[in-house]
Amino acid sequence: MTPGARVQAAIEVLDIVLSGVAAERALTTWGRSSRYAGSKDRAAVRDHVFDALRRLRTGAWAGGIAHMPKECDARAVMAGVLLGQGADLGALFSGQGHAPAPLEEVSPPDGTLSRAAQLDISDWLLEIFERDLGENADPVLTALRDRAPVFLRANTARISRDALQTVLADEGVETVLDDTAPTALRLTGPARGLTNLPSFQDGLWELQDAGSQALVARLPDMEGARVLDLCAGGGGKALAMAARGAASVFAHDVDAARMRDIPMRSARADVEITQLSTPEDVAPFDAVVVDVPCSGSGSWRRAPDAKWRLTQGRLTELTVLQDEILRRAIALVRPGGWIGYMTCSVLACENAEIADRVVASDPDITLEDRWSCLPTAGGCDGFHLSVLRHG
Ligand SMILES: C[S@@+](CC[C@H](N)C(=O)[O-])C[C@H]1O[C@@H](n2cnc3c(N)ncnc32)[C@H](O)[C@@H]1O
Repeated sequence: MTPGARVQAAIEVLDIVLSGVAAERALTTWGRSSRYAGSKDRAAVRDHVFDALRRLRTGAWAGGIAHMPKECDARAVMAGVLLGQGADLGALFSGQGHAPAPLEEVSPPDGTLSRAAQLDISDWLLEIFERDLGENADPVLTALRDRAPVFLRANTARISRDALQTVLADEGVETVLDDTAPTALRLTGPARGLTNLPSFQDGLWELQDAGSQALVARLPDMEGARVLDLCAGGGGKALAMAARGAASVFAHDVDAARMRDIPMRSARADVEITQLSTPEDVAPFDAVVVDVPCSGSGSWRRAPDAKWRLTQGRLTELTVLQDEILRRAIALVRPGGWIGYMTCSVLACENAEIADRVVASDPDITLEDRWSCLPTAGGCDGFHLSVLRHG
């Protein structure tokens, strides 16, 4: 595909995302119906779509759109975002072949851009970010407008981080040790084709954000413990806990299909993870980790459409669910055991406020530790951890 044809494909995908379809789904559907597109084309289209979603409001403004989302025209947004990247719009919007039709002059509308629009966030969310993050609101929202770095987690059950760095260098992959977590390596070159590397196929590392790695490293000692991951999803945290030396790791998810990759991932890492459909049957556990469904506001660089889909109503629904899941986790842990409540959100209503409310309402539960990190430019995503002790 020519650069212009990639932009046209990205406009079509973005248009579908703006109509309410999740970005991953829209890209998958486009990929299936575009057999002619090679892997570089697919990656380029994805990058265009995600770049536009991270900067939807400033992109729309630069593309001449005054009222978001009422007039949200994917073609104008894409033009505005590309303009901000210094692209040659005349060359890309050439009308030649499969490239988009030529643009009229692209210029911002009259008037001024609101602060929320400048920071590429909805108006109602800016208020919450400012209240919860104070002086960190601007740097965090600014960081969320850019691509996230790629981090690898050394599977320290198999190899040290230093030794992995050497293996990767021999495979042509340059990394630096990242201070965020003792297992983290940050990629300094391109991220394409990483999972084809022998070191990955041999289970020496996994892709995992450094903040997520730091959060697992911060959990209490789990040597020899029976640990349940109650919201296991694809098993990122469960795998990291197995590598930390838990004696048995169990995984559960309300949507069992989300755990489909766990057998393959654990076999590759040479660790054992047992899936449970009803954890209550084999409770109590020494520890229960709850990586609850959340707004994902700490990782909106990786799923930027979620930033625009979140509503106040959905946020409230999430907090109700988070409270419910945490209480279920408490019922599954033995007296003396611990619960790791975690999110990839930076919003207080999903983090400390949930854990504090549960602690305040249950005399058997105490807050033992609290840790969080914020998304930073060139750094990790945002996470929260509250460790609660039972009895
Ligand atoms: C943040 S994701 C988990 C990510 C995963 N721990 C990882 O590190 O890869 C949250 C998961 O919670 C699951 N979930 C949602 N409601 C749940 C519930 N009531 N009980 C258990 N899991 C639930 C979702 O299906 C989703 O897979």
